[in-house]
Amino acid sequence: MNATAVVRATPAVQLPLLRTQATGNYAAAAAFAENFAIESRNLSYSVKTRQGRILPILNDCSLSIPAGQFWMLLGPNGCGKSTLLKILGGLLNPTGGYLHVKKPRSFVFQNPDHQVVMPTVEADVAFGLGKFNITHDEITSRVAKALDAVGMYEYLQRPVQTLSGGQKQRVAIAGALAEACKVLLLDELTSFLDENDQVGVIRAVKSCLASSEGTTALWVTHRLEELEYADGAVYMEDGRVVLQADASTILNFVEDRQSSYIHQINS
Ligand SMILES: Nc1ncnc2c1ncn2[C@@H]1O[C@H](COP(=O)(O)OP(=O)(O)OP(=O)(O)O)[C@@H](O)[C@H]1O
Repeated sequence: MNATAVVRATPAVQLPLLRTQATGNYAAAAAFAENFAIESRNLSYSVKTRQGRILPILNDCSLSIPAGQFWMLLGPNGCGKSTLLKILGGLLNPTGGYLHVKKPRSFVFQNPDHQVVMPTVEADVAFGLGKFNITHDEITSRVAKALDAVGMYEYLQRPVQTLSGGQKQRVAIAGALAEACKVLLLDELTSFLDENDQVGVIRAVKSCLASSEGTTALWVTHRLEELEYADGAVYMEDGRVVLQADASTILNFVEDRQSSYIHQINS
């Protein structure tokens, strides 16, 4: 286990888990786990190359995301953020380690044009509800509530192709909320958006969490300025979780990393 990084990241949160495991107090450990929406320990993921070689992508990734909070996942290009998010979303299976993610969980992808599939906003948000055994009234009520949470209720009858990128992202998030997801996994939603839309989507997610009962969001981003909206963040490098902490600690850590990198290049 990457105990150093974990204990250093959020000692008040992490230490009781280690203690309950050490003493074998499983009831306390279970109650403690209830407070977390996402928990992984020593998670690894590797793929087999065409030559039959094992290629490690993620190593020893340990993190704990408290339920009901808005967290971000950051790190340089290619460090493994999307791969980790796909594992948390059940789209890929880890090759080692322990993982618990509260369910149902929903994954919202990067490109807004790949998110919305039905002709109108209302139909799109209702689309995923077909798999549940619920009444038409219940569907109508869930769609209205979810669109309201992302500030898009007045767009109910709008053809989706007339929406902006940020509005499409919000509709996609509403679709996930309508399915009553406990964990919302969001992969670089703002990379296709202009500045106004970026902030609009982040605020929509924050307001959804505030109006939900314990929904947790994990948001992958490259943009350090988005950290100001986060309750906490996880920083990765080279397939590993390097630090989990509150947003300002992560911001300082990444800025220090960047300035020492620039210093190295210039010296
Ligand atoms: N199926 C695969 N086969 C080979 N390499 C892979 C595979 N999946 C991911 N990788 C490699 O693993 C590394 C992590 O990829 P990933 O997309 O998770 O990174 P990321 O942090 O999300 O990157 P970015 O910020 O650029 O989107 C990259 O070097 C990528 O090329």
